[in-house]
Amino acid sequence: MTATVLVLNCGSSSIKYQLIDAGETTLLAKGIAERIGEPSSRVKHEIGDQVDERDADLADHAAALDDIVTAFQAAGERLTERGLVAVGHRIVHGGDRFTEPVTVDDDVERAIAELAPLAPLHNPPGLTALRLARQALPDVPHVAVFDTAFHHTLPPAASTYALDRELAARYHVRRYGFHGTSVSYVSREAARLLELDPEDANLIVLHLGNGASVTAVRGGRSVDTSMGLTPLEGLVMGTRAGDIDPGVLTYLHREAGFSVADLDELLNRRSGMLGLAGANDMREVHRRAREGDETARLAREVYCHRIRHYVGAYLAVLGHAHAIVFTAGVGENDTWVRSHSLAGMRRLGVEVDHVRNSFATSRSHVISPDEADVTVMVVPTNEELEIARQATALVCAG
Ligand SMILES: Nc1ncnc2c1ncn2[C@@H]1O[C@H](COP(=O)(O)OP(=O)(O)O)[C@@H](O)[C@H]1O
Ligand SMILES: CC(=O)OP(=O)(O)O
Ligand SMILES: [Mg+2]
Repeated sequence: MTATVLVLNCGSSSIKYQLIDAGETTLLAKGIAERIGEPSSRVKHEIGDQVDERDADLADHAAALDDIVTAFQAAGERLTERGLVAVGHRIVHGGDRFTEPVTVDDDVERAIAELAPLAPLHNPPGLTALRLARQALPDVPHVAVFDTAFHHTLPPAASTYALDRELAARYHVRRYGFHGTSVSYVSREAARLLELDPEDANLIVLHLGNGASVTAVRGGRSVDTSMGLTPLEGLVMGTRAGDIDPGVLTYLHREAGFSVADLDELLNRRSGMLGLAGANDMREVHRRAREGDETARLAREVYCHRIRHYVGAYLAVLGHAHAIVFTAGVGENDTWVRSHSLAGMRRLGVEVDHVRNSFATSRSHVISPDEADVTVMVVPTNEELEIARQATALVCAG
């Protein structure tokens, strides 16, 4: 019997999963439950040779997990007979404590629960999945892999906020950074494709999904990243504002009577592309822009301007970048965003070739001209595979 790993990647409104054999030769099952908690939830399960894609009524993450379990049963796929060696879980915030993957016990589970206020859209659903999976599969080690872990190499100059030093230390207020599992996977892939030793590669990785962030990677290590204490800082996202003058918050509190809960809700769930254009999905924003909707047009300009701002900053942080790498839902698919966000940077060695950029493929590819100083490329992320690798390494070492 081959050894397998089940991976659960719990996002704010989705759960992605993969069942992978530990030798990474076969993907036995993969799927996604998305738009959880919205009226129009969707599921897609590919289990063995069966594909099941449909609308579903998923009120919360527990209902989504239930749908996944039922799909496995319907396909006759029994995890207990699959030589499951680990269940890998994506946990977004690991705080100061978790800088490596860890086998979950009750104490770890409690620590993850205590970190929930720092990632309110992510740690609670991640914890729900972790608890239910531990109950359903009590005899298998469950490994938590943290988004923050890859960024523990941030130098103090990049991770320190200019706040009262003692207050910040007491409340562990600093830049943690997120999407680290994705950035780690994508950077290694990019270095391999560029035929560079990962220890020598300087990269700017743009992870543009529902959440979006940019990371400067020097020699395989994160040296700066746009998300901060929470996954709210930096780029414009689906429903999150990204960078904003903190004065806006005190102003809205005083002048418009916003409470802390109102501000939390505004910045996390009602801002970003949703707040600007009325749609958080970039495909819908483009559709509205094409139909002449000026708010959608401005929203995508704001989105690209913020990316350009960070790319310029990280070129300066790194001194020189071998490549700029686009990944995740928007980064992998959106030719418009890729070309607009890097427009006008030729003098900085950054250029997008429009024919290469519009070449539709789900594989990694270069989209800059051969002679460009900085290679621009698309590398599809695979957080689930990276989590499986890290979980397998941990249980096999133990
Ligand atoms: N073909 C596409 N063109 C433009 N944007 C896309 C496309 N496909 C997906 N997206 C964007 O990607 C987002 C989802 O990205 P993903 O990386 O799966 O996010 P997450 O893991 O945060 O849920 C969608 O909300 C949508 O904005
Ligand atoms: C940390 C984060 O923002 O994750 P996601 O992009 O999955 O929402
Ligand atoms: Mg994601």
